[in-house]
Amino acid sequence: MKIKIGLLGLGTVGTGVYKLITSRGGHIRESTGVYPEIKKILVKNLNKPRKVKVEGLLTQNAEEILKDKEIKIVIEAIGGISPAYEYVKEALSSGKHVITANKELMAKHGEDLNETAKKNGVFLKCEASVGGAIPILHQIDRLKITDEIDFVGGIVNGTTNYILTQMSTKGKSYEEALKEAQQLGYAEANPDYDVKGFDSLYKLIILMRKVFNVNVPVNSIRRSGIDGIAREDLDYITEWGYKLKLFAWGKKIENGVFAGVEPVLVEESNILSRVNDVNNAVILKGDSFGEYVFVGKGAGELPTGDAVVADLIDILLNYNIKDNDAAKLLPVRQGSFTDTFYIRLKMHKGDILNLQKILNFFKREEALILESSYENDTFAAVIKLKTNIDVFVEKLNDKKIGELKAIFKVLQEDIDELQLKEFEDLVGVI
Ligand SMILES: NC(=O)C1=CN([C@@H]2O[C@H](COP(=O)(O)OP(=O)(O)OC[C@H]3O[C@@H](n4cnc5c(N)ncnc54)[C@H](OP(=O)(O)O)[C@@H]3O)[C@@H](O)[C@H]2O)C=CC1
Ligand SMILES: N[C@@H](CC=O)C(=O)O
Repeated sequence: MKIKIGLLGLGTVGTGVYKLITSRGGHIRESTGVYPEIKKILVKNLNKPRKVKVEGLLTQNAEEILKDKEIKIVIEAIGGISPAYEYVKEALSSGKHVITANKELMAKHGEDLNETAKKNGVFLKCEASVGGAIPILHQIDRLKITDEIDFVGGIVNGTTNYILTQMSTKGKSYEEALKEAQQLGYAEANPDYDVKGFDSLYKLIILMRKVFNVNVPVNSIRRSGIDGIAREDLDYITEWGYKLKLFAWGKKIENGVFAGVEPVLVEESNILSRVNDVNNAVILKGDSFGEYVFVGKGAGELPTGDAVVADLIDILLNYNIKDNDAAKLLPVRQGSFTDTFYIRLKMHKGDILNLQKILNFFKREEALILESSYENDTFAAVIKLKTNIDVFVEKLNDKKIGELKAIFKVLQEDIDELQLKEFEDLVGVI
């Protein structure tokens, strides 16, 4: 038996999908009883050189796929919201299964599209939208049956992890490393989505929806990226034995979630410090299994193609673990997972005495300076504080000591020790 597929997009992901479906078709038939055949491919530019032989398959007219009754599965790999949203909605509404790699689409419209899929009795799958090749969504569906999972987090953007790794281990500049990530097909069409943390945020929303059964508004989660990273911070961080990682995390509490996307320092002993280059890592914490860390390639042609084809195989096998409830809308609360911080201040030598006084004050309050350096008008340190970091920063401001140039959290080895302090609800603050 054959099944016809319509592919939307033939860029990095579309090409990986095409290569895998054409080269592994025989294996797929042996395992599922169905031979997948790509009938049409939607692109923007018919004259662009392609890495695969697709004579006669390309079209610029989406209707040739969406209105074709023979096509039973649509794979969306064009990205962005429009026209991807309209195409996916139409495909689902006309009874076609859809597989998408589009995290922005699933983060912003996942609830509505899931509903449309359910109404029409078809699959909507998006394994490739989170963690590249890591089969994390599939695994979460299965784990949720036996466990209450209360934490999900990790490194979920390949581009930023590649940039940070190349800058700190190979001495490359930010611009050079970003350019390489683009050439390797890791970056989004607009790389600001990667470096400003949007991509990680979208993936976190999808993960939290899956893990906690919650819908969290995209604009309610605090997000910072790596676009402002200074070489000197990376130098101190590396010299003191830490790695800098863009960390996305969500923790479920009774009536809300704590969540954030932010660069953090990780110690050498932390498994995340060994997750380098394009690799991603997703940590789950559940009451029966304890802790899992899933590691694998987070972006690129074949790793992402592999995740799309994994969804295809699930559809052909009619593999379906039901979600019992519709996701609930929950507020996001502000909290921190640590009491240890990296700071860098630009300050004159004359201020050292005043800074010393503040540090002494904090020492009495059981503050611990784990690392510190003063050179060329720059004070940098890793400090463990009993008091809230904001109090320390306020003191610096009150005494007009220097200019705060950087402040990052240090990830606690044991995330169960999360220092989660509830402040105001942040729904809609950004
Ligand atoms: N790159 C990666 O590693 C990963 C990407 N993703 C996601 O997959 C999706 C695709 O990413 P990627 O493959 O990198 O993107 P690319 O920019 O490489 O490819 C996009 C493809 O879509 C086509 N396209 C874009 N807009 C339209 C349109 N309006 N009408 C018709 N065709 C269109 C382009 O056509 P043409 O070729 O003619 O320009 C191109 O073939 C995105 O949602 C991305 O976030 C997910 C995981 C990993
Ligand atoms: N731009 C994304 C691509 C995969 O999702 C990334 O770098 O992780």
